[in-house]
Amino acid sequence: MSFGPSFGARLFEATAARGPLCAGIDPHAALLQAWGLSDDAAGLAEFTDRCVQAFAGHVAAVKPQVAFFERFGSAGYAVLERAIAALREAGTLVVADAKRGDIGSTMAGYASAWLDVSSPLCADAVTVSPYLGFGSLDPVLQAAEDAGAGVFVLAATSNPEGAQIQRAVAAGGRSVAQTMVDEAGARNAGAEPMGSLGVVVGATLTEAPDLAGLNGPILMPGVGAQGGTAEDVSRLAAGNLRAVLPSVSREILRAGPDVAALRVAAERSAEGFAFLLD
Ligand SMILES: O=c1ccn([C@@H]2O[C@H](COP(=O)(O)O)[C@@H](O)[C@H]2O)c(=O)[nH]1
Repeated sequence: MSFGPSFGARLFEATAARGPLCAGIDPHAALLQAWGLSDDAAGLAEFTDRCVQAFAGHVAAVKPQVAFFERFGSAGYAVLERAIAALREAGTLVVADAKRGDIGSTMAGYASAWLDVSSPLCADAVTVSPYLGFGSLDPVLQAAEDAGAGVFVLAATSNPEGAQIQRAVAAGGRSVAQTMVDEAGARNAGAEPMGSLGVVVGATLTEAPDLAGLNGPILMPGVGAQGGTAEDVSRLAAGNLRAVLPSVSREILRAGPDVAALRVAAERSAEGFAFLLD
């Protein structure tokens, strides 16, 4: 079963309508405490509900960080399932930040979990790690293509440790990060308005891989709490601005717990990236 138009097309439309922002739902223990909530499944549910009320129908995309739901086991997953359903129902795209990566046959299981419309966790897109080899992602990429879903492949991540692997020189003299971008670009070739296979490039980097041949979305976390700025986004994505989806979590979430204040913070953040649409 399919989502209808491709993820690339849906994202293009959503950012035109609501601004280029992916608001993160990252229920850190410290944020639960700052919001006056208990560090348990009930606190998680209240936190998530407030984020959904603030963001659903108001931002282009939302990225729940799966780790913060997983830590409460099945109760956490139940909260995540409800949030995904409510956001998608409101027409807000959901990027499940699960960063899955395994051998191909196991990746088929992750594809069923995150991109199959019959799954309770079904999202519009999922993040994956290509560090078992780009080809190991094939089952997820095939499932995404069949369903009209999206996939974001970690290419050049925002954390400083990522450079150890991602800036290493791979076969052909390209960096590992560039190899991942080029693999994704080859699969997006010819897609209009852009393909559905995206990459993750951190807003904290001094230099980005060459993104000119990607023809797909660029998820850019690292803005705000990690030090990246709108100027960094502009610099790193130069020439590909329309494809960039900045992702901001803690900087927006710190405006909570008030739902209206959270929404204003997200809308202000999206306005700060409006130049990406020019
Ligand atoms: O390279 C990456 C890939 C993913 N992330 C995730 O994005 C958010 C960032 O949160 P902030 O509070 O805005 O710093 C978080 O869920 C990370 O796991 C990333 O930061 N960098």
